[in-house]
Amino acid sequence: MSRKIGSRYTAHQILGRGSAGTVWLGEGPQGPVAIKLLREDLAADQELVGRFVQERAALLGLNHPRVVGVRDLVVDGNDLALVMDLVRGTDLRTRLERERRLAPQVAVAITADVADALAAAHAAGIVHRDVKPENVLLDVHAPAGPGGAPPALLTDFGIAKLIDAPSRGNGSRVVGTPDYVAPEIVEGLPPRASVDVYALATVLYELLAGFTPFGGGHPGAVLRRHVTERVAPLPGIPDELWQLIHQCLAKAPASRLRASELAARLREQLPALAGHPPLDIDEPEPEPETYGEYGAYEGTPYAAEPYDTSARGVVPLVHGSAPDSTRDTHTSMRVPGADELAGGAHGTARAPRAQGAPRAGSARHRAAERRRRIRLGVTATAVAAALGVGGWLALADGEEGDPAIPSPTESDPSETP
Ligand SMILES: Nc1ncnc2c1ncn2[C@@H]1O[C@H](COP(=O)(O)OP(=O)(O)OP(=O)(O)O)[C@@H](O)[C@H]1O
Repeated sequence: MSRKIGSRYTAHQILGRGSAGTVWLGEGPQGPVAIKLLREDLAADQELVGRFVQERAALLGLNHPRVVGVRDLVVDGNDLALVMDLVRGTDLRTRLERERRLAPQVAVAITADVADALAAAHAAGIVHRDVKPENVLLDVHAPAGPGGAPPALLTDFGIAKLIDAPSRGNGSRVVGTPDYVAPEIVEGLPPRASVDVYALATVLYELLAGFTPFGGGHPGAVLRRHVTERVAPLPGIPDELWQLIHQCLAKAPASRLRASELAARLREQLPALAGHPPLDIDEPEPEPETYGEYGAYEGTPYAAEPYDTSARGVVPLVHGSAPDSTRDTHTSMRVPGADELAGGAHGTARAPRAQGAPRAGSARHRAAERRRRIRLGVTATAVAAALGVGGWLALADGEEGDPAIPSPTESDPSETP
């Protein structure tokens, strides 16, 4: 089934679906293209259409070999479409799902490509705001790089910004994908270039580990961890590489590297990573969703509406098509208040399971879990009493806090696109 998009393009076949719309393989005057048709409700939003047209020059002007080029923007009747370069290959999420973890050299080569794309965008004054494996396309037809890594291209520039129009929320909502959202966004600060570097460091961690440093469970809990928890080290990678990841996951935006520096430093690491197999580490235990039985954190403190994990806001655009509900996509949630964030005890995020540690479900694990719950219950009650908070607390095991949490006034003067 083909359909016309504007007067110059024809969409032939669906390549994939995301939360903002459906991507089609299409044809234009200059040959094959990818056409992203935005969701009908987005296309019907007059303010969004205005912003779309406003962003036109910036989006069309971003030309870089590591960026999926936007060739045209089409506003035609009910259709709102982005015409893009066609990348023949797959997206990074699909590859990660297939392989679970990538060899460090491949992971670093792909990340360096994306850092190059971000450096170009930041230099042009564009913040991506939704860096994640779904938005990295791998060109499997181009010559491979170090370790056989396919060249990577970053796509979906400007979409998060378009969707985050003031009329689409009350200005105090987080728009993004929870696992990759920088802490300053959770705190309600405007997104600067450093949010992309944070998200990219999260992607690199995920490519190496097979899981994100702060992910798991309810999106509200994920957002809270970005602000209150320290990243657990990844065993088995060279220290220099870990230091890079750690620095780019700093809570303070100004402490992170610029995208151009990150790209250069990652490339320096590539020769030493040759031949390293993918890491052999266990995914951490899932956190319990609520801690009601010991009375400190119950329910879903961030979500204004119930969170439906089966829908995730994906709306089918094409009649008769089903949304891809398996994809973790954008979410829109209330930004937690300062008092809610202040209630979080600082700790280290879910650590990869150390050798010899009890497995989930084992008798040893259940006994350890019972001991932990009793300890947490006592600690939470004591902390709540001391702080006078009756709300919710982050129940991370009791380490000292990371002093690097940014103050609400902190800015990133080095990168202000
Ligand atoms: N320029 C392109 N060339 C080839 N395939 C593409 C292109 N852009 C997107 N695709 C394919 O279409 C799929 C859907 O892309 P889309 O950007 O709509 O969603 P997403 O990034 O996976 O999710 P979300 O929009 O929720 O962030 C991608 O996974 C990819 O496989």
